[in-house]
Amino acid sequence: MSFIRMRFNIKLCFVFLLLIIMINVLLLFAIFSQERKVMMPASPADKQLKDSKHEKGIANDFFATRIIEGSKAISKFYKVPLLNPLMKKHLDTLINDLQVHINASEKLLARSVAWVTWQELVPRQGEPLLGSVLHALKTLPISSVDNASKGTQLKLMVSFQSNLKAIFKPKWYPLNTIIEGPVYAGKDRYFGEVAAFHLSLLLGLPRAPISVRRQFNVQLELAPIASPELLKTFSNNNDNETCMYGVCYYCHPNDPVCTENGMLDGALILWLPEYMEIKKYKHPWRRTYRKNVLAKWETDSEFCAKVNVSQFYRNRPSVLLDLIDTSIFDFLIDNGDRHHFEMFANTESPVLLIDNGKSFGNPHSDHLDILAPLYQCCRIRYSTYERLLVLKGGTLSRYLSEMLKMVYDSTILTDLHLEALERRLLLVFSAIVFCIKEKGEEFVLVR
Ligand SMILES: Nc1ncnc2c1ncn2[C@@H]1O[C@H](COP(=O)(O)OP(=O)(O)OP(=O)(O)O)[C@@H](O)[C@H]1O
Ligand SMILES: [Mn+2]
Repeated sequence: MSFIRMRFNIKLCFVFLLLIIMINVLLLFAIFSQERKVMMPASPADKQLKDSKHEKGIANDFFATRIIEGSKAISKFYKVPLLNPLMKKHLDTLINDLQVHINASEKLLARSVAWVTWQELVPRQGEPLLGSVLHALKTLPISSVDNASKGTQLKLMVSFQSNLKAIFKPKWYPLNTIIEGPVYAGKDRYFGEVAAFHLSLLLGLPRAPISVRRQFNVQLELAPIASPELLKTFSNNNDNETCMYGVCYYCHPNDPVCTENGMLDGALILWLPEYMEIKKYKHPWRRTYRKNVLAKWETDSEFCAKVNVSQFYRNRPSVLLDLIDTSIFDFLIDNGDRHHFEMFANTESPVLLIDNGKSFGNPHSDHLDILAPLYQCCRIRYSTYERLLVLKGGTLSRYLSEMLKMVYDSTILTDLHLEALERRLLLVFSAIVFCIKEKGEEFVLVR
């Protein structure tokens, strides 16, 4: 009897011990997951949303909350590469096209200007001479340099011997500078122009002018051929570097750009043919550029419908779809400064991707409101969506970095910016998924 009781007591003790162990395990798990919650950093878009809420509580928060939440739970499909041999071949062609085949010549440059049509600035299917043209733009001697009078930032207008032109946006910051403040803060990022040009090809939107990184020896290559007006703004600093402040809206003697070891670094962007007139339009989703003043699109979630019914957009339905493509391009490069958009003065013309200088300012931030045309209209060309799918799962950053490596020995985009591209692409997919849930695939994907 007592033996049975003893066995019963041992059993009871054992069950009790097991219970205590289980409670402890549960307790530890609870503490650990709590800690994880606290330690997990908020995603950049999350943080942006919180900041914007503190600042003003914008209408876009409704969309932003859903897109950010959606991206956390997004289907694995959007995170793995697409295995499509045909598309892989096309992307590989874009890389191979960057090899240099023939020597730099004015004739070659002239040929690239002839690639420009009313529809695209570089052949969409690829162009085997692109690498040679980039090489020519990087190396051919220039015959004159002046202020570029268009726009508000310091830019130089250079001419080649054949009178072809290009604008030069100088380097203001090292590659890894993080620009804080509003999305349009800071000066131009020359490497952003270069990376954006290659990205436009990857996205199948070849509407950014050809752009290369180039370094000029200012004393040898620029000073002897500079216009008197530009030359007047030259000076030497204490380190015996040449500085210039140029002539433009924001140009000021106290704010010059200076050479490093005698070299002026920057982006050289091929000028489009003069006979192809460009027209400028106010962007409906432009910012107010004033801290506490909101634009209509920031407070009205029905804004897209209003744009849609306006005469201009009723007459040109493709323009809104172009602006949606552009918003994806701009969101990826973090360009929140497209206050105007430009098209050839030809009703068939698509929206051009001119002026990508205010891009890649902060790899730690995602300005979701750049995507407002996409998530407020909830429409996207099927062809654009298809191309984004080709670039999912790491393909975008891999190919962009391969393209840049084909042309440059030096870094153009830091790893942080490449990582940001992947993160932002996932948010674009999340916006599309959100729209499809709300409006249905038939409405969202425009064929
Ligand atoms: N490659 C190009 N070919 C033809 N025209 C161009 C080219 N690049 C710029 N332009 C013209 O020059 C204008 C000014 O260029 P850009 O927008 O790059 O300068 P910006 O100083 O940044 O101007 P903003 O301050 O208005 O943004 C453009 O609006 C466009 O009309
Ligand atoms: Mn600009």
